[in-house]
Amino acid sequence: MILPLAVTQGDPSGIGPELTLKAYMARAAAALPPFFVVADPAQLARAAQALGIDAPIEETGAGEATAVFARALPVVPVGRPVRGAFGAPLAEDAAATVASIERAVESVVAGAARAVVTNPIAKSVLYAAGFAHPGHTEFLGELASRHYGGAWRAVMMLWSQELAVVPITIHIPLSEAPRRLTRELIVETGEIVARDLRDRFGLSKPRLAFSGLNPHAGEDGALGREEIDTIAPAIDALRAKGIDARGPFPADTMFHAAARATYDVALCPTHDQALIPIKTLAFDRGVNVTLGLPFVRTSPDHGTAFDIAGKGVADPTSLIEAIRLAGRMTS
Ligand SMILES: NC(=O)c1ccc[n+]([C@@H]2O[C@H](COP(=O)([O-])OP(=O)(O)OC[C@H]3O[C@@H](n4cnc5c(N)ncnc54)[C@H](O)[C@@H]3O)[C@@H](O)[C@H]2O)c1
Ligand SMILES: N[C@H](C(=O)O)[C@H](O)COP(=O)(O)O
Repeated sequence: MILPLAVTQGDPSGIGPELTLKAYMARAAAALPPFFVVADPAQLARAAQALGIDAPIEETGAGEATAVFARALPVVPVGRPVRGAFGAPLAEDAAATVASIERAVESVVAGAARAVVTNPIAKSVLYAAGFAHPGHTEFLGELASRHYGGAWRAVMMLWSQELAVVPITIHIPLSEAPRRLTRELIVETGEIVARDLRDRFGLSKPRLAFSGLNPHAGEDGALGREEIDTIAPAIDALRAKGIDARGPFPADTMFHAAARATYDVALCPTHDQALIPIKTLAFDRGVNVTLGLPFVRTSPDHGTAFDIAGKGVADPTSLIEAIRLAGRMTS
């Protein structure tokens, strides 16, 4: 029997429950592989009723989920009741949000699921409840170490048909980025991206294009030296390892259509340099993929959208694309 995907609940006060219910209702039209969600079944049933989504829900174990999927949305209980209302997240629900991620990973480790698909979490809500990781990406790296031993460097990539991007530094204050951007970090990130694009995306020789940090990629040092001192030497080191690495290019001119056609993935020193172009081009269908892990994890490219939670207007396309991509990457 085909293994299901493990979907997490995300922040239950955001749009995650609605997206999951809508993705289930779209399963045939979108040709989705079977999946289950790790959530509070009672909260999901309340959400379906409030949103007027006529999705049957069935509590089950991960092992039975594929069989259940044909008749109902399989819900593996997260074991903690959720109390927050739509648009009003509660710190006390953070434990269920985190437990859902942990259970989803455990089901992959146990061979009961083939990949993890995460619904959005609100970082500030989790931080307030003591969550010590910047986001899913780094937490999943720690869960990989917990279950597989050793150290795992998780790399964030946002992927769409039009563009794939990797932020080399992720959730840190912008003022810290120049200090954290080391040659070692760039080389390690480039190696992981090249390896996973080859092994998980089937690109035999992926083309990696690096942007600069400074305006005009530093204008030969006049507008900053990170390109000369750090980024270019890291690109040289990647080339010496046989990786097709180019740049550093000015970040403002590497995302137009003709430029995008020359590379497979753009790697940028900071979060927003990388994510603004893809969220502008493909916000409704971009997928966040974690590279560098011993298992596949995908996610929609958007957040918890508390402003529209419970209103029934959330677009499930990005979650649907995340489910589809996780299915393709593990088939
Ligand atoms: N994968 C993740 O876990 C993830 C990703 C990004 C942001 N976040 C978190 O989400 C929270 C909110 O972040 P934000 O406001 O910057 O971004 P957001 O993506 O939640 O919302 C930005 C805007 O897009 C709209 N939007 C988002 N998804 C939509 C959808 N599927 N359908 C229709 N409209 C949609 C929202 O209503 C809002 O107006 C933050 O706490 C952030 O940490 C989580
Ligand atoms: N940086 C991502 C974005 O803005 O879309 C997002 O916050 C998700 O991060 P994690 O997958 O690490 O939670």
